[in-house]
Amino acid sequence: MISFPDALAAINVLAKPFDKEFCPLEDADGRILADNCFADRNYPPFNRAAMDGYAIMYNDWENGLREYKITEVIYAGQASEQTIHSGYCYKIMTGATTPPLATVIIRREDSIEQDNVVTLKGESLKPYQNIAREGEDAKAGALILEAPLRCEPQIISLLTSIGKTQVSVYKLPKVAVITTGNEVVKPDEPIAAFQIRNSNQYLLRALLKKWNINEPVCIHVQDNKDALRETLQQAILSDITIINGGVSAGDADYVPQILHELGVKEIFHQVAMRPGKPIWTGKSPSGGMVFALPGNPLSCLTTFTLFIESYLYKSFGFKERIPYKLPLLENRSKKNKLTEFFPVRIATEQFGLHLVKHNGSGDITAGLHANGLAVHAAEKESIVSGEPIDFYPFNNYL
Ligand SMILES: Nc1nc2c(c(=O)[nH]1)N[C@H]1C(S)=C(S)[C@@H](COP(=O)(O)OP(=O)(O)OC[C@H]3O[C@@H](n4cnc5c(N)ncnc54)[C@H](O)[C@@H]3O)O[C@H]1N2
Ligand code: MOO
Repeated sequence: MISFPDALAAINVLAKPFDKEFCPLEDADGRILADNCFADRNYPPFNRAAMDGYAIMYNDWENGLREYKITEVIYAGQASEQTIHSGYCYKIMTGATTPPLATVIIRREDSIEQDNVVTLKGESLKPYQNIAREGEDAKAGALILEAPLRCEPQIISLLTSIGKTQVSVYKLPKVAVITTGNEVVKPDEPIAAFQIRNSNQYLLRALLKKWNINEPVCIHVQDNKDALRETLQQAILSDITIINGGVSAGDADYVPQILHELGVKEIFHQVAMRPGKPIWTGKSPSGGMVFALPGNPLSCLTTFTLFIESYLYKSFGFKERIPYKLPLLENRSKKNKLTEFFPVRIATEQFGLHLVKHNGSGDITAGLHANGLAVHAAEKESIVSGEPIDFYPFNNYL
């Protein structure tokens, strides 16, 4: 049986960047930026008033002048037309362009205005105080967004600022999600005591959605060889096929055998890890990846988080994903030689992780209070409280 680090390395080697495409700015949220973006002009593009107040020449202030006549009122979105001279000021609004000769702004609350004359109060002032200077955030042509990068809301804002109406992003893969099992029913169907609802299909849909893979083809198949073969034959034409259940040692676990028959080339079957040991992965004749994940809910979440997400990371142009190191705040021991993954919660009272109690990988509540998965390395018998361990957060894409 292959070790977890070797299995992960095998997946990482196979992941190559997806093709690129342009997508409208409106649809870029959550997509992965594929090309670097540069500032189209200086930012700020002009000396921007950062406060509502009065713009004067700093020399006047230094020379002790405290009374100024208003030359012009400048609003945001408007260019100034007048030049100032000693003893004059501009009344200026936040966001307006500060004319070149004005070198400091005194806030409105530090001044008294009467009959077009302003008396300024402020104690000490520095040149360019309350003025955001042209180019201080980014110079024209500067690298401003380095790909790959997930288009989070603040990135969308930045793309808009620099005028990107079409964004170069990585193409989304076509994904098929095939769940299996006679005991599994749709969530809206009547349910018998011996049946369970198809939570893994919805788990996988939701996990994929985090990558903006919004419309996977989702099919449920009974434990019937012919039906399974027919469905998988079509499914493996996808870029990524995710199969769930039917991969361990039961009489109805047909998935590995059928994948072999369909010409899917096995990468590995069974990994020395828990949960998730029965996982099967392969490469389909059309070049797509096939991941057959074990059916228990926590095994499904764990194997997706570790293998499919690592694959997506690299396919979306990122370097290999590196887990965080955080201290476990409790003791933990194990007797086997498997790499164990266990749900943990980030502590709020101090820096570290708490164990999330659960009844094994079939427990539907195992992930409920967890922020991610921590790793108990294969060779280690025990982890002592305070020891730093690898941590893979859920919903972390960078
Ligand atoms: N003799 C052995 N038995 C088992 C082994 C083993 O090595 N030798 N491995 C165990 C481990 S570990 C796991 S995990 C499971 C995985 O089995 P399968 O991937 O074949 O999955 P199933 O048997 O079909 O189902 C397991 C479990 O998960 C439930 N399930 C299945 N599909 C769904 C779904 N779509 N939504 C929610 N829950 C699902 C299913 O009802 C079962 O309870 O095998 C062990 N056995
Ligand atoms: O993958 Mo299994 O989860 O160890 O029950």
